[in-house]
Amino acid sequence: MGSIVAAARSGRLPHVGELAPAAGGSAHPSPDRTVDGMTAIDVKDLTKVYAQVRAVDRLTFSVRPGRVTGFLGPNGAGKSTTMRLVLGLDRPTSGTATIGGRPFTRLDEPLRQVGALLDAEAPHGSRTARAHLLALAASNRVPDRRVDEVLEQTGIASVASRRVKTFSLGMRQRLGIAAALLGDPQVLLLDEPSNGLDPEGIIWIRELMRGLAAENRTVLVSSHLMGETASFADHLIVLGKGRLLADTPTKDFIASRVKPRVRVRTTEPARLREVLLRHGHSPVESDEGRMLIDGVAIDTIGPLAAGEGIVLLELAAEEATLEQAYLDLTSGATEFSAPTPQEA
Ligand SMILES: Nc1ncnc2c1ncn2[C@@H]1O[C@H](COP(=O)(O)OP(=O)(O)OP(=O)(O)O)[C@@H](O)[C@H]1O
Repeated sequence: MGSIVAAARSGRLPHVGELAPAAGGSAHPSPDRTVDGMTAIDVKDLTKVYAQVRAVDRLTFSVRPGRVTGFLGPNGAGKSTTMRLVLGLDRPTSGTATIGGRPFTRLDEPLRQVGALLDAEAPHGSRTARAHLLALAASNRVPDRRVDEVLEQTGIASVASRRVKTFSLGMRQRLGIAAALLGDPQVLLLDEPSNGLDPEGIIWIRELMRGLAAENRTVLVSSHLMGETASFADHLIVLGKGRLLADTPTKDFIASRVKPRVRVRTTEPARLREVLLRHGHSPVESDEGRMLIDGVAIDTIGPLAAGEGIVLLELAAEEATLEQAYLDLTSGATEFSAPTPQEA
């Protein structure tokens, strides 16, 4: 476990390879998996104080299997610190973080139970991708065939014999994900996994995470971006200044915080306005002949216009509102924010 200690002391984020013990461990099925094969992450009253900073402040939440949990918060909110504490890379000031009921450092063969993506830059640059994964597999008693499986799964099989230092950020990110998947773990912690990926890669990682959750794995994924996270996460945990701001199913977050709004354009604005008012809606003029209608969904306005024989040239749900709800929630808990013109 020396590498874990070294990584923790250096303060940098480790690669998954550093999370694994050098060798040994039981060949038997792990007792850390619960009887039905499901493993949760449980954080209780977790606090981490660095000199003057309370990076994590009395945090309590659980991450359940069978769903993707988005871990959100502005810069400095404490997401990475929490992940490091869960992975035993740092000691909490107080409180506990467990996986399947045990602290990470007490798990047998952790790489086979927990996969983590924390720092895509970590693999040794002069090694090839395949050599990097083979070394990880060998030191964790993972069969070599898994190396080819994860290279295929992450779309980097064709570049597996290239040195990692020639990889783009997106390729390194895929290699980091391949390493996280190597031990076929029940639990995955992914810190900003779409970082550096192109649009196709972003769709791929989204589907990968959905697939892992569908296999009843526990998947915790950090991000700054609410809109993107809401597109794949079933559940959201939102932090601000180390504290828990929300722990809620994504659909409940949207239902309770996002007021729907419809944008519409028609060939007959006066008549549409009159119909909307008659049905209790309050349209507001917008740019280029558009109207905005608060508190209503497109599936109400579309049929309403159709029923009156009004032609719609445009009918859209305003999408900025989810990101806005997140910004509103975290606005008082942002560590770094640009000064307003008056403050500057
Ligand atoms: N090793 C450390 N020593 C001192 N302060 C630290 C250390 N690690 C983190 N911090 C501080 O703890 C707070 C939380 O940082 P953390 O990296 O966990 O946030 P984050 O939510 O992951 O942010 P980001 O999205 O920017 O990665 C910040 O104020 C950070 O400066």
